[in-house]
Amino acid sequence: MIDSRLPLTDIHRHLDGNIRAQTILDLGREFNLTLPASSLEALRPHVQVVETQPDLVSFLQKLDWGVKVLGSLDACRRVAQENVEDAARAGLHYAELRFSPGYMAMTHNLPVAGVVEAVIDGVRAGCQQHDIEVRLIGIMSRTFGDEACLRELEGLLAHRDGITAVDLAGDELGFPGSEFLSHFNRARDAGFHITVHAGEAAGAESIWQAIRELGAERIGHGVKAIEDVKLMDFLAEQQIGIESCLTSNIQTSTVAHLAHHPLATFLDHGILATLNTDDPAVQGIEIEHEYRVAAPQAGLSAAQIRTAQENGLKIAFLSEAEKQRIRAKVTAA
Ligand SMILES: O=c1[nH]cnc2c1ncn2[C@@H]1O[C@H](CO)[C@@H](O)[C@H]1O
Ligand SMILES: [Zn+2]
Repeated sequence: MIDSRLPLTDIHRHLDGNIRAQTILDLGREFNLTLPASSLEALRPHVQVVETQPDLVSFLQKLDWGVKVLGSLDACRRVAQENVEDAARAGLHYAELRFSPGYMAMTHNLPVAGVVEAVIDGVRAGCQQHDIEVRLIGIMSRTFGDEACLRELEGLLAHRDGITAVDLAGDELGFPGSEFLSHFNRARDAGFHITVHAGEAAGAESIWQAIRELGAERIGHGVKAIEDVKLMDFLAEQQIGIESCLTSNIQTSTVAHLAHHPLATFLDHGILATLNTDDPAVQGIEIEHEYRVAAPQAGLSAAQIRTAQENGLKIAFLSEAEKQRIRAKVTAA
């Protein structure tokens, strides 16, 4: 259960994996695109995971229609703003929204830096309308190779002040982290925080690589850390947090059953692990479901769920003063 006295966070949430089905229909119409269906009901199986997918890459295809309808920078601004509204409605006090500007720009050849600017704008507008704090994480989509990722990084660097951190997402098995050393050297030089999707499709070595070679301060998913006790010790000692996404891990077949999910073990091990959504609209879930349904099914005790909730703000990419301000606000409410 969510503890209403504690700040509620979602620090692993893809903005471009959370485009409303209705917005996909609207934008499809606006840009005269042929969608696979013209009603919400019929569109759903094309844009939402309705059954477990055999692997990560099949799961990721469900995000494609959401970005295919982004026919203008205004459309990007709209989905960013709607994302803030959805996050606030989900009861989040703080969210880190991540997005891949190159992936969003791809279908309609939008300027990548323009997409970054539009997303920053949309989030700013959303934050003026809703009582929520948001930071942005720029994703490099490894699936499209190192040159596409370089263009994403450059777009993010062009709007350095609006972006808090950089991430690597997409096809982890096909595109290992070792191909992106120079990208992350530049990102760290620019002062970005670093989080990396690792140990989701690939093994524990991918997590070590993300930490040692890419400079990851947090790990997205990190499921495979369970196979390496030395790595779990290291994560705990170095306070490298894990952004767990329980339902996502089932839908991608990363974990066969929630009862076998390693999150409870990570928490027992003293790792700063957290509960997050991943791609809420694509998955058909919200953060509340992860706390109320998924976490208990994954064997977390009430105390562990509370610890995971506290860890969310602990490992957030915020200063201590900013964290304290959010804690004080929630306590006073
Ligand atoms: O669970 C996930 N694992 C790995 N990559 C993901 C996941 N969800 C979304 N993306 C990837 O993130 C970018 C969009 O933000 C896309 O590259 C998408 O494939
Ligand atoms: Zn993710």
